[in-house]
Amino acid sequence: MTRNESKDSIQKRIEELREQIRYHNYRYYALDDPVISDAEYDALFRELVRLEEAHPELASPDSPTQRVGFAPLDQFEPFDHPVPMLSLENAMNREEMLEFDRRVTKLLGVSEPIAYTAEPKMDGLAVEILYEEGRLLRAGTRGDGYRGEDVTPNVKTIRAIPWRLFSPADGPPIPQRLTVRGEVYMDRKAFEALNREREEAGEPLFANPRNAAAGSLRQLDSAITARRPLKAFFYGIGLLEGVSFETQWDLLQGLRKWGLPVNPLSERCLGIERVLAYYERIEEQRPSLPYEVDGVVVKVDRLEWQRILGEKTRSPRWAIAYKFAPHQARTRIVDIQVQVGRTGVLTPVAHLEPVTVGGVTIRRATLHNLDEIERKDVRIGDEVIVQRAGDVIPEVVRPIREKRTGKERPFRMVAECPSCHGPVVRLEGEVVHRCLNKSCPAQVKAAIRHFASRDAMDIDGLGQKIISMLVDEGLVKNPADLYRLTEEDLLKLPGFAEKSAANLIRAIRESRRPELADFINALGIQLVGTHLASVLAEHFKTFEAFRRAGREELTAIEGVGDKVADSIVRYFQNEENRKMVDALLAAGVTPRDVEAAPTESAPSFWRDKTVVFTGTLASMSRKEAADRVKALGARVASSVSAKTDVVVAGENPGSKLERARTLKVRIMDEDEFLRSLPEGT
Ligand SMILES: NC(=O)c1ccc[n+]([C@@H]2O[C@H](COP(=O)([O-])OP(=O)(O)OC[C@H]3O[C@@H](n4cnc5c(N)ncnc54)[C@H](O)[C@@H]3O)[C@@H](O)[C@H]2O)c1
Ligand SMILES: [Zn+2]
Repeated sequence: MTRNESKDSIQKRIEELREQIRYHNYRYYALDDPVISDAEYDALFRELVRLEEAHPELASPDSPTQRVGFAPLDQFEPFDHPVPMLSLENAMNREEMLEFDRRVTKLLGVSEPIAYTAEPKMDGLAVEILYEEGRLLRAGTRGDGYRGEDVTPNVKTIRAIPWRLFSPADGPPIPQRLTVRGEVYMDRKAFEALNREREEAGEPLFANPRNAAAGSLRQLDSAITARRPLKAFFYGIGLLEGVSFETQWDLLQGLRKWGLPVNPLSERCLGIERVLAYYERIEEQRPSLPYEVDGVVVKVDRLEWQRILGEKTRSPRWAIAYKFAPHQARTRIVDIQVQVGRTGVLTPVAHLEPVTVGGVTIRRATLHNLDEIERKDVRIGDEVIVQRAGDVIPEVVRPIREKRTGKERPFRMVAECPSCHGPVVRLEGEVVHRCLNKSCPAQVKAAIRHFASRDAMDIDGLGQKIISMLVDEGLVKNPADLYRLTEEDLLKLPGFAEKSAANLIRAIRESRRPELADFINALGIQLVGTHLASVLAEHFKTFEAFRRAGREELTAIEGVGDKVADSIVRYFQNEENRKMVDALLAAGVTPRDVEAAPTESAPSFWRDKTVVFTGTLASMSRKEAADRVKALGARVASSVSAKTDVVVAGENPGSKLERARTLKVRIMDEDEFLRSLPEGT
């Protein structure tokens, strides 16, 4: 090969990589719908960085390596970052971390070990929020680092994010202007529940919690965002006026005191060795964390040193992301079989040659639905990459096409239900196939499994095998039948002895006093998962009230949309469901009413209450506080009497507090008061 030819081929590869990366950026940042895994993306990106570094003459200012993220979509108002919001350089191994430490030490010209702050790298999406005089004014996504999308109304629906900063006596004062940076994310459990609801509704699924968080935040309709259980952790600032910090660590403590959630797992580490130990500890905890973490972020602790080190085009020199190795492995798909869910949805599941991924052996991986299989072009017999993120159900990432022998077979959706042999249909506008037969044994079994599960009736010892037998023997046709079972019934089944039969009957009997939210969840109403079940329980307080609710009352609840309301109404209109629910109640199942606790049931708590304020509140004026409870239906009085329901006491309360004590009137401190206010009031 001549010099020119090889140069041409390198140039060609560089252009190819740039084009691929641009496409994947678009899928990931603009559509929240990536088609390759992060690890694969990172590999492409690193290859491009390597080639550009080795051939500086081929570098170009519009290469994706010179840019952050993706330009904002013009459906949104622009949000200009007062200080550019950059990305982070990645390290993939120990050696690269040591190299980072050497570089920093050298640039600073110091001899002692560097102090770093190490934080879990949340896998969500970055936002910046502007607070003026402690009030949340605007919020935007990162976008291309200079300009993001204005998502203010959406960010305001996230409960963890305060509209007002606190100023506790032992904390920093409220800055005149502050832009705070953080990561909006979704817990894994919430993500799975959301995907289950979407699956039942026949809607396309989110690939992972990050995409679910991003897709939920980047909505033109903030009512949709409000329905999604988003959370946030904050880790940095852009602009800061009127207050200053010395270190990243102090900054994190300051943010926390202002009322901004900060990840409690963050640590200050003296020297790179401690950072490496921290990384190992977080990696160990990773599977048991409720949210996805894709590495740890390491920052030079002294802010003065951060300023000295400065930034490159795309990332600061004072920070690095030390990424976790992905939990992926290669194996082969032996077969693809469909599994029937409790609402009749048919989910194709890949049966795999067993393989260990991140210490766990997996034999099956979900393929979600036919569209997904076709999009990924997965075939029976394919060698594939599978991945497991935390306790999320393992999934097939992609086939390795180069390994095909020609013997692989495409999957065909079954024409009849594998359980009841009824017809399989795909309803208009849905991505899933369903069996519509209500008494399909597979659906009944799945419904009872759901009914008995931990977040529902929590019946100990009622596992899949036993449920299967009970249904196949005709002993149980719906959840209410469980409460009619006797020890004699169980003793007729293989595997039961007197003790185990008695235990199961007792567990069933003891499940009859569920929390209202768990009971609502247990019914398995389409689209109503654990999150919505608790929203509904908080609102209605009693099962009777929930059951009688009409469409309008339902849609008036924050977080309940038309589809959900329709599904609930439809559920209770159905004769069979009504009979089943009545049978449950007749069998002694009595869901517990929700007590009116101000912290959990804010909207209705203040209605018709007489309130007196005393002392000064740190987070708002007394007038503002009064306006807020009035908006919630309370009366505000100036003196305490026997008719007073609540006294809110700030700092330096007067004699009103004494009087409240004497009259045994309920007293709330500022914290409790703030928690009692629903967001948005
Ligand atoms: N699969 C795909 O197609 C695809 C496409 C584009 C990007 N990606 C993924 O996105 C990454 C690049 O995105 P990026 O530019 O956001 O970089 P990054 O995710 O590697 O790192 C920067 C981001 O980390 C986040 N972060 C989380 N916790 C933090 C903390 N404690 N302190 C500071 N920052 C914290 C911030 O949002 C910050 O913007 C790639 O490495 C890849 O994994 C994937
Ligand atoms: Zn069926």
